[in-house]
Order: sequence, then C-alpha cells, then structure tokens
Amino acid sequence: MISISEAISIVKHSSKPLLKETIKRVEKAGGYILFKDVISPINMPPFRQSAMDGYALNLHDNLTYTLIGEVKAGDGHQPTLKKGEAVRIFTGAAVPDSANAVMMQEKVSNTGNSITLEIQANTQQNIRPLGEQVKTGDIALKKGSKLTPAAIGYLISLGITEVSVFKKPNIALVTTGNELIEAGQELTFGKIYESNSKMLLSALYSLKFYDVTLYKVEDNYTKTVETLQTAINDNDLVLITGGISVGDYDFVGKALNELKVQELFYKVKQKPGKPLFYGKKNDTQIFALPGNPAAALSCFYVYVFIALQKLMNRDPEELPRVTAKSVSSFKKKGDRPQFLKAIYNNGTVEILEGQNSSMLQTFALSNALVYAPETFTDIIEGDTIEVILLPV
Ligand SMILES: Nc1nc2c(c(=O)[nH]1)N[C@H]1C(S)=C(S)[C@@H](COP(=O)(O)OP(=O)(O)OC[C@H]3O[C@@H](n4cnc5c(N)ncnc54)[C@H](O)[C@@H]3O)O[C@H]1N2
Ligand code: MOO
Repeated sequence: MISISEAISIVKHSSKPLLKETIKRVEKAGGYILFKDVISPINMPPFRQSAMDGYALNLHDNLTYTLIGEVKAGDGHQPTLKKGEAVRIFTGAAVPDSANAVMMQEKVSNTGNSITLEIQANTQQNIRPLGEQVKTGDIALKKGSKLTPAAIGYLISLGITEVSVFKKPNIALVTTGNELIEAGQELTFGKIYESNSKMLLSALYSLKFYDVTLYKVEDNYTKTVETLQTAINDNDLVLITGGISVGDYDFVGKALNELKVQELFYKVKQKPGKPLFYGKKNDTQIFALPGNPAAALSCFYVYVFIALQKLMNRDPEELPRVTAKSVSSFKKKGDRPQFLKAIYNNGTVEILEGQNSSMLQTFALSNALVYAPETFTDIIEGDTIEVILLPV
C-alpha cells in the first residue's frame, strides 16, 4: 500500500499532454488550447473606423467647417473632403481617406450647412487605424493560447470559422456490478440504482470534457475482459468503478492483468478509496475507482483531476488547497489519512456528519474535502486544518 503523496506523484509523472490535433468550429472551441498559431486573414479593423458619433474633418486652421455629407456605420461610400470640409459620421463607420480627425458631436455646434468646433481637433483623433488590433498575415493568437470567450469573439471578428486545437481525451466510464439498475426502472429487491456513471459524467462535463462513452458490465469475468479491452482500445482515459476489491466477484483487477495493463499502483493508504488502482496500456491511462460512490468521487477529485489537467496541459495540476479554522470536532478512527466531506466558508470549515464511503448524501452538501493526515487523531473545534476546494 503506498501513501497519498506517492500516488499523486505517480499520476503526475505518468500522465502526459495529449499531443493530438483536432479541428473545431470556433464557436464550439471554448476551453480548448490552440495547436497552431492562428494567422489573421484580414486587417482588424478592416478600414479606418470612427470611434465616436460626430464629424469627420479635413483639418484646417479654423474652427468652422463646411458640412458636405454623411457616412453611417455599414455605408460603403467614401466622400472626398477638401481642407475645411466635414461629414457627419457615426461610431463604427468608415472614415473617408481624405478625413484626418473625428470630433465628437458634444463638442460641436451645427448650423445646418456648417459646423463649429469648441476646440481644434488633433490629427487622427477618434479614428481607429486600419489594422490597429492585427494586420493581415500577422499572428492573431499564438499556439498554446486558451480559447476563452474573448478569444472566441476575437477569432470570429477576424472571420475565422475553424481552429486547430489540442484534442481533448476520449474518456470511458465503465460501471461494474450485477446489483445496478438504471434510474427510472423499478427498484427490485437486492438492486440499487446505478449512480457512479452519471455522477462522474457530471464531474467531467463541469471540467469541460465531453467526449465520454459509458460502458456497463455485469460481474462476469469474460464480459469484464471484453468490455475493458474495448474501452482501453477506444479511449485515452478509462475510469472504471467497482469490482476492484478482493471479493470473489470483483473481476476488474484480474481482467486488467489479463489485458496486460501495466500496474502503476494498487491500494493507497487513505480513507475513502483504499482499493484504488492506476495503470497504463500504451498511451491509455486506466483508473479503477472503488465502487462505493463517495470513495469514487473523492478519488476522482484527488487523482483523476490531475490526470485530466496533465492530458490538457492545463494548470493548476491539483485542486487548490487552503488552510481553514475548523468549526466542528471530528474523531478520526484508524491510521489511514482521511479525506472528509466538508463545507468551506470564508476561512472556516465544517466537517459534516456521515463520512461513510457509501454515502453521497453528505457529499451532496459539500464544497470541500478536509485532509486529515495520518498523524491526526482528533480534530478539535478551532484547529487549523488543510482543505481541498472542490470545483462545485
Ligand atoms: N474483505 C474486504 N472487503 C472490502 C475491502 C477490503 O479491504 N477487504 N475494502 C472495502 C473498501 S474500503 C471499498 S472502497 C470497497 C471497494 O469495493 P469495489 O471497488 O470492489 O466495489 P464493489 O464491491 O463493486 O462496490 C462497492 C459498493 O459500491 C456500490 N456500487 C458499485 N458501483 C456502483 C455504481 N455504479 N453506482 C452506485 N453504487 C455502486 C456497490 O453496490 C457496493 O455497495 O470494498 C470494500 N470491501
Ligand atoms: O476505501 Mo473504502 O473507500 O473506505 O470504502
């Protein structure tokens, strides 16, 4: 049995960025990382733009200008202004080539055929130059940039519709167990509703991983081998729940062995999640999470999260940890370090009742996990303790 810190370090060292390219529609590429530089196909702005509602001027030494026309946003015409002439203009409209300043209308009095400025305009005032943001052929966004909402808007503003991005992993979620039936069906005696797959699917979606395939397998050795083989062949990351402990019908460990999955660790000194398995086959990473739902989710946040971040070359590698003052007391049993479901609030933390790894009710109220190391026996109200903040 290895320690939590050893297990974390093995996951960190064994997961590498998935260096595969995929092409995405820009509007669907939020959260992805650019695989290549994006070159701008146009100047932005594509023409000299007015930044104000007002008047475009061909400057001269006098404050009064003759009004000769109008250009609205979207107009394609280009009036020619002689020195001392002006056109009415609006924000976003093309400034005529012959105009060299725009004065906002608040600083102008209009007499009909002419206008008078309160103060003289400076050359190029209130004109957004052609290509001010980016020029045709320049790098608009560099390889490695994250596609934030602003980046999506920027690329679309350049007329770009598709981008090359780092592929996100294809993820398999495999549930095992004869006792599992799908919510919506009648609950017969001895069965329970299968919740791990939807719970982990939701956790993956919230971290923006959408390429997830669900697999279900009964407690049958041959079927477990077949299902895991397909899941491993077709995916970059495989998350299995259940069947990893020592019972006669826990076939996951034996199946992974038959499939020649390289074991990187099995069993971590922690509560919950002792029978956690982590391994690799070729470039596919495999986590066998304990079937107990709260243990599966706790392992997801502490270990699988790291693998996901590393696959995407994202920071931070681990969920944030802070220290907080406990507002509750907790009696720790046994010598395994524990992750405790808790509510963190502004520097304080409340450890909840009901820490059993079969219980999701407590987890459903939590936004944090308290880390109680091996050396702790009891946590007393007022103690300063380490807290992992969950992305909920
Ligand atoms: N003799 C021993 N027995 C057990 C040990 C041990 O060391 N020696 N460890 C216990 C610990 S700790 C855990 S954690 C569990 C892990 O067992 P498995 O990973 O093999 O999981 P299962 O036995 O298949 O299921 C455990 C529990 O979780 C329920 N479950 C499973 N899958 C789902 C699902 N998809 N949705 C909802 N609930 C699920 C299942 O019905 C069981 O109640 O082993 C202990 N035993
Ligand atoms: O490791 Mo188990 O998760 O304590 O029930």
